[in-house]
This record gives sequence, structure tokens and C-alpha cells, in this order.
Amino acid sequence: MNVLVTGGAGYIGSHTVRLLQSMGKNVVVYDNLSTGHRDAVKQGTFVKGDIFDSELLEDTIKRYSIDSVVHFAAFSLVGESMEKPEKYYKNNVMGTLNLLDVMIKNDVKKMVFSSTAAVYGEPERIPITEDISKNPTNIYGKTKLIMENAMEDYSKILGLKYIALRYFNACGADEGGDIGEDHNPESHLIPLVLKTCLGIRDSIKIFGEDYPTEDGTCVRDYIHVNDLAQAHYLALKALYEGKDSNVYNLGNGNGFSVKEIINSAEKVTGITIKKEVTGRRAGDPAVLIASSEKIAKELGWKPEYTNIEDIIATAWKWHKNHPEGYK
Ligand SMILES: NC(=O)c1ccc[n+]([C@@H]2O[C@H](COP(=O)([O-])OP(=O)(O)OC[C@H]3O[C@@H](n4cnc5c(N)ncnc54)[C@H](O)[C@@H]3O)[C@@H](O)[C@H]2O)c1
Ligand SMILES: O=c1ccn([C@@H]2O[C@H](COP(=O)(O)OP(=O)(O)O[C@H]3O[C@H](CO)[C@H](O)[C@H](O)[C@H]3O)[C@@H](O)[C@H]2O)c(=O)[nH]1
Repeated sequence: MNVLVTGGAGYIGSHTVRLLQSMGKNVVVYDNLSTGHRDAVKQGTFVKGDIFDSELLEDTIKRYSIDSVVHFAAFSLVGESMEKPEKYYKNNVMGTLNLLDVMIKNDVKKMVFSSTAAVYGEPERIPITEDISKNPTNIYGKTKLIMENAMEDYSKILGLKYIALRYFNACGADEGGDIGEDHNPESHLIPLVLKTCLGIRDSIKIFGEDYPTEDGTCVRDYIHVNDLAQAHYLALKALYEGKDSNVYNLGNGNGFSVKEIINSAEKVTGITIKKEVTGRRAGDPAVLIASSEKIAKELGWKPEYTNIEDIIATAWKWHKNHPEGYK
């Protein structure tokens, strides 16, 4: 396996790169560092480049005899996507189409693609299986769905073999404590809660407690980043074994409310967190819980981290040791 990992200097990418390297795979990280961090790639080949730079992409593919791509590079802030749609359509759709052009031109026809639970929008059923209708409620989710649809056509007509992985809420960090989540701005619940524990933030805002859930706050399915990484390895393996294109959900299958996450973080850290209930955040579905049965059955994937406190503890280790992230 000679794998090009676009966005490999980002949060999920850097964990996947580490896992693939630990399994002896040849990995080339290709990242423009727009939201990623050079220090998140601790070893191996790093190319600073943009997925719009066809020449550099082609040169990298040829130089390292690349035969597959894991494509993380994208913008992924839901709120920003509703304010700057052009930024999201450009990077996530045009950028990915450009990458696919260069891949196909160079006969690289295996791709693992980062998709998202946001493709479902307000789901018609819980737990969410891959076949339910997709009605994304934000532009970020739309851009990912557009690319899933395009890849389906490329697969039928151009011979592309792809696996799209629809992640639910990625969280946690590698046990080593030297790589972790560092988004700027940060919008995800767990890092924000832990930054409040560290005193970097004053309080955590709870976006609405009037949802039709047990405690009134939104319920999400939190999945450890190393379990996501493992799924990327299994997806690549399936493609190298000649399996067909496919789409899989990736979640733990357990839902936790915002209040439950805050309580768990208080237990893990031993710190009482200041909370503030505010209004709902636009576009937030009440409950998102994955069924990951399909990937379990077809690719043998099984999450290692199922206990939410264990997951938060790995994130806490990273944040405590790197209060300012990679800076
Ligand atoms: N974090 C989550 O909970 C989550 C959930 C579902 C899906 N995803 C998807 O997973 C992927 C990775 O997410 P993440 O949280 O690690 O994000 P991230 O921002 O940490 O990583 C994205 C990486 O892509 C790079 N990048 C962006 N545009 C690029 C371009 N044009 N050329 C080259 N590199 C570029 C960035 O520099 C960054 O290193 C994204 O595609 C995201 O949409 C994330
Ligand atoms: O300060 C905060 C931040 C978040 N939340 C709540 O916590 C939950 C989790 O929010 P995150 O922002 O951590 O994650 P999302 O569920 O909004 O989004 C994640 O899951 C989506 C799929 O639904 C996309 O994949 C997206 O990329 C990914 O970040 C939501 O109910 C949100 O309203 C708060 O109450 N306060």
C-alpha cells in the first residue's frame, strides 16, 4: 500500500496516518496546513500542497508510486458553511473533483472518503442506517453528499473504487498524548468542555435544553478517533482486496446528551464546570445515533472505545498537556 493521505495533518488524518504507519504502510501526507498542523505529523513523508494544485499532486503520485488515496482534506465547520457557502462548495466539491481528475488520469482508482452524519439531516429513524433518506440541513453536509453522489457515478463509469465513511462525532486522542484535536476556532463540544476545565474558557454553553430528549439536550454518538482510524485501514484493505465501492456509518451506537458529556467530563477531570444554557444552535438535530452494523458485518470493524469516560480521558490527556494545542 502506497497511500496518499490528503488532510493528514488534521485531527482525524493525523491519527489515521499514525495507525497506517504503525502497520508498516507507506504513507505520504499531502496537506496545505490551512487548518492542520505540521507538528501533527510526527514521522514519514510530508508534502505541503493543495488539492487544487494538479501539478504537485501528479508529481507526488508519480514520485511515491501512490496507488490509493485517503481523502480527509476539506472544510468542516457547519456554522461557517451557512455563512460562506462558496468556500465549502469550492474546497469540498471542486477540490475533491480536481483530486479525482488527477487520480484517474494517473490510474489511481482507490479512494477512502471522509463523509459525515450531516448528510442525513433530521433522520427519519434512530439508529440511523445507511439507507435512510438524506436531507442535509446544512451546506457542509450537502457538499459531502454531492461528492458521495459524484463518486458513485465515477465508480459506475470510470472504474473508481471508493469507500465513503460517514463519521458521527469524532472525539478523543491517541493514548500517546502527543497528537489530538486542535481546531481554530474550536466548535466541538468535548474540546470546549475540556478547555473550560482548564480555565481557558469561562463557561460551557449548552445549546438548548428544550429538545425532545430525556434531559432536554441534544444526543450524539461519540466515536473515538482511533476507532475511526482503524476503520480507514479496514476500508483500504477491502479496496486492495478488490471489494466494491460502498458507504458505511461509523459511530459507537450509543447516544449521550450534552449534559451527560459535561457530567462525564467533570468525573474524569475532577473539576466542576460552569454551565450556561442558551438558545438552540441553528440546524442541530435532536438525536443522532448511528447503526454501524453494516461495517461491523462487512469489514469486521469493532470500536475499541465504548465507554464515554475512557474516551474523554484520552482527550483530557491531550488538552492538559497541550493547553494551546500544537502552538
Ligand atoms: N471532526 C469531526 O467530527 C468530523 C465528523 C465528520 C466528518 N469529518 C470530516 O473528516 C475530515 C477530517 O476532519 P478533521 O476534524 O480532522 O478536520 P481538520 O480541519 O483537522 O483536517 C482537515 C485537514 O485538511 C487540510 N486541508 C483542507 N483543505 C485543503 C486543501 N484544499 N488542500 C490540502 N489540504 C487541505 C487542512 O489543513 C487539515 O489538515 C473532513 O473531511 C471532515 O469533513 C469530520
Ligand atoms: O459549545 C457547545 C458546542 C456544542 N454543543 C452541542 O453539543 C452537541 C455536539 O456538537 P458538536 O459541535 O461537537 O458536533 P455536531 O454534532 O454539531 O457535529 C459533528 O457531527 C456532524 C454530523 O452530525 C458533522 O459531522 C460535524 O462535522 C461534526 O463536527 C450538539 O448538540 C451541540 O449543539 C453545545 O451545547 N455547546
